[in-house]
Amino acid sequence: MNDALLSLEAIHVAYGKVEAVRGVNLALGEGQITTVIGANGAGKTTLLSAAAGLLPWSGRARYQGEDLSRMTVEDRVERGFCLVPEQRALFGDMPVLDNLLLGAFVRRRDKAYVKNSLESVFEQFPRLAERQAQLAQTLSGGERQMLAIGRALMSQPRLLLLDEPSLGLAPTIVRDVLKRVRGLRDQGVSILLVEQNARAALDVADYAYVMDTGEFVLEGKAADMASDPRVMATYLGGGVE
Ligand SMILES: Nc1ncnc2c1ncn2[C@@H]1O[C@H](COP(=O)(O)OP(=O)(O)OP(=O)(O)O)[C@@H](O)[C@H]1O
Repeated sequence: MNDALLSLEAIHVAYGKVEAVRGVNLALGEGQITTVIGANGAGKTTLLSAAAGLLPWSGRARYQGEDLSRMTVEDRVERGFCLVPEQRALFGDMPVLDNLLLGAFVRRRDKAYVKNSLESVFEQFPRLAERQAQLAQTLSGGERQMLAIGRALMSQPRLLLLDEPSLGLAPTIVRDVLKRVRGLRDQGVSILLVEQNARAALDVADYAYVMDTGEFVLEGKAADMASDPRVMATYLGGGVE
């Protein structure tokens, strides 16, 4: 895909001698939810962390048509490239509001920007407005995930990298969180969603890659992947009839 917002080509990531990502190619269309599904240990988090600049990698990667390897973390933030990590990385002993404000740290002096961002996050997550004075560690799992996403939204991202937002959440909460992720897509945010919960991910995504031991083994429209017998048998808990 030539007009991809993010494109990864022949990406390799290793932990010492262990190659966790082995020659992955990915193209993420603007305004879409692209998901990477796969079992525990497939390499999904490693791939996302490498794309976010947290791990060294080899290969070619472009974001907005430019070489991602030349971008500093600050460049990425400025260009709206934002990671929501798997463990959510919140500051538990700080109130919800302060956690959110940290998401706009680089633009903290621009009061109008911070105010606008905060209003927009509260509009999308009214629960965070109600709980803004509460310590993050006292939030429920679903609320914590929403706070992690809300904090990312404070930087007004163009691309959100979401690492397992469903982790540790009850099925109804997973649906709620992912419904909001779809809402973000509808507002024009592009999303790279890494998920072990294949069913929930395929339900909201536009395009999907299936990862197995460091490689992409299948890809296609999410709707097609959801009815593909190979995906059903291995990742959706169904047998082939
Ligand atoms: N810091 C590390 N040092 C060494 N090996 C690692 C490290 N982090 C991950 N690995 C290994 O890399 C492989 C891929 O792990 P990764 O966490 O990327 O998988 P994943 O698909 O995200 O799994 P999960 O869904 O369980 O988070 C695994 O074999 C894992 O043991």
